[in-house]
Amino acid sequence: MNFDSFRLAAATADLSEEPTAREHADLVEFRMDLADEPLDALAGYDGDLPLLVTNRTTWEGGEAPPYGRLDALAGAIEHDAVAAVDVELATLRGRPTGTNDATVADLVEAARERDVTVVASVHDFDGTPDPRTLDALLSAAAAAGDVGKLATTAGGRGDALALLAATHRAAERGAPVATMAMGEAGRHTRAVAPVYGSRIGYAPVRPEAATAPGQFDLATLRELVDRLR
Ligand SMILES: O=C1C[C@@](O)(C(=O)O)C[C@@H](O)[C@@H]1O
Repeated sequence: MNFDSFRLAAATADLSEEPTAREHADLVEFRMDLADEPLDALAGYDGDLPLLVTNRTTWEGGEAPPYGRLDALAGAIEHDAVAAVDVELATLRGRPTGTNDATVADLVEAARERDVTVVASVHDFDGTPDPRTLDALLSAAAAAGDVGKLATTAGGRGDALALLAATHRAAERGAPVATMAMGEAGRHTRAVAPVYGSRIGYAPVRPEAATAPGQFDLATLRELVDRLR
């Protein structure tokens, strides 16, 4: 799937919600780490929307068990409906996962062979780093994957503005990035970052099942993004 222009991902741990997402979303982010039997769910998936599979590790805010995390992603991308896979930048840089797990190099190679887009992601649940670090993270993530995604936490409007400015600089450099500032003070960045070049937005199919702090519901984010761009 190409992310040359903005795509809205409906985030869910339950693929049976896909019909509800169709009206507003371009794809579904399947949070495998939050699902019960993710590989069974994928085998039974017959929805229309392409899937971005995410199996988020605990050290970046997810719930995936330490062992078999990459194996599960390797199994997931074998399904034709899977168009993109999320891999943390730290994992791509070699941070170890479980023993006996597929290597990240094998996973990326398999993704390439299947024409599955790699989203290299970084999450900071504590804050928003200084501008130089933001630039470095976005450049590194965009170089490591087809799209570099950075989600930081905004403690105030200044953090949100810093992330938007870094998004703008990345877009000017031609780096494909996706950004969002988590938390209340960063909420508006979910609607505004696409104006500055962010390629992916995330919103829960069911508002009560948000997958990150400060998310808008799907219909609202779709409308805000479409009106602002
Ligand atoms: O990484 C992201 C972005 C996100 O954390 C957000 O802030 O919308 C939501 C997650 O589901 C997704 O994997």
